[in-house]
Amino acid sequence: MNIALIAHDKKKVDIVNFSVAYSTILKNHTLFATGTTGKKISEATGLKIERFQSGPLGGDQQIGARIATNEMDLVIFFRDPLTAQPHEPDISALMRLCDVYQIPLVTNIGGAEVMIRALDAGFFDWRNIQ
Ligand SMILES: O=C(CO)COP(=O)(O)O
Repeated sequence: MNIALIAHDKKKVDIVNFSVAYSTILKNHTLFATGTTGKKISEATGLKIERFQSGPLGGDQQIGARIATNEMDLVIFFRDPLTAQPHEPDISALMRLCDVYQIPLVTNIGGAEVMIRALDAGFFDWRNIQ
């Protein structure tokens, strides 16, 4: 599966800890991330990650484009709901495209815990038969 990993600044520690905890599952998949998120995860885990631009510089839009071309199977996006983001329209657009294309999206660590276990249990096989 193709998985996008994204986190706002105040959630970077959470996504790094999440990626370390689940690196044995994540390593079996093709990973993508926005710029700074990807750098921090790969430094902490050694996982191979294709990095896009940083979010405020277009990274969310690049991931959105992959969704529009059916090249993303899961989006794990640890959003910061308490800090205004300069690129809020890009964030909304990315989430909108997940809904347009019915791509599983989780926006916090609670959802991500469930989703990654579901992925490992084979619950994403429906993505292969579309
Ligand atoms: O801003 C982001 C998502 O909206 C994340 O971007 P970075 O991973 O480059 O910090």
